[in-house]
Amino acid sequence: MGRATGHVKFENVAFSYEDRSPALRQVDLDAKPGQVTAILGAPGSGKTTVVSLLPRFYDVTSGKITIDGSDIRDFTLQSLRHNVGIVHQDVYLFSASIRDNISYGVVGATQEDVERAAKVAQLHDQIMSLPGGYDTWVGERGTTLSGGQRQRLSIARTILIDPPVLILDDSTSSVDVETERQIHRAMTEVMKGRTTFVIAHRLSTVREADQILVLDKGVIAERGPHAELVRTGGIYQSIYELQLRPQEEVLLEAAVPAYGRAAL
Ligand SMILES: Nc1ncnc2c1ncn2[C@@H]1O[C@H](COP(=O)(O)OP(=O)(O)OP(=O)(O)O)[C@@H](O)[C@H]1O
Repeated sequence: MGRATGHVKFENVAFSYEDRSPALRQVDLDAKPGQVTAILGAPGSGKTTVVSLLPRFYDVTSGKITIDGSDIRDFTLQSLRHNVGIVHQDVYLFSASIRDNISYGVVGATQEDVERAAKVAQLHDQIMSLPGGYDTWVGERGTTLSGGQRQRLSIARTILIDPPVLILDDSTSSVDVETERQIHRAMTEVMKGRTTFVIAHRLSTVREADQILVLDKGVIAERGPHAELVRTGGIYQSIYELQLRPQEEVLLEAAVPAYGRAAL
């Protein structure tokens, strides 16, 4: 199969890790090409499991997953992995130049291609400030990249591969405000035009998502857009009050200086 348009469907999917009790049950979802699906839920509710089934790290126990109507078990693994990209939080770096680390997996990528991807991933300027630029050796015994830089390198790699379906996690480890801003911009860029599944921790992600799925003990307990779910008084509303809304207050504090706030 060539490049899919990225219409992803889960049909009555159940999954159990070996002989343990089901980690997922009766999961139905429909993600249209280019749509963003935010996945939320308590620890252990099944978020990682849902996204692990798409690149077939595990196969469904029952039900099926399709991309553009074809069962993903009918793709070759190579074709599937070119259609389903994953942005890693902490990507593995090969002992090689930063250029080769970005172009890993893409045959025939040129310097221009790599630079364009690095620019979109908000990484180009920092690469240029390294003594060897794109030839800088990273990985074992090479220059160390920060967590935020490795995350953006993973984004640059994904941009080069250009998969129609994307999986990512929007949490960022403790980074300064400027790095966080760059990561956020890079994530927004890489999601454009791709059917995206994001394990979501940020208010901005869930508010802009086309659909939110809330998992509870392996089942989809709630689904819909932010504006709808926030009114229903369920699990999403409590996640919003406890985890998401406080971020809004922090952002507001950062945007409005203390002396300005008094006048509000
Ligand atoms: N490799 C594994 N082998 C066996 N059980 C697993 C494995 N990975 C996850 N589980 C179990 O499956 C269930 C769902 O886990 P999963 O990691 O998908 O949840 P999650 O919502 O992503 O959690 P978190 O927010 O902590 O990452 C949990 O009960 C977990 O213990």
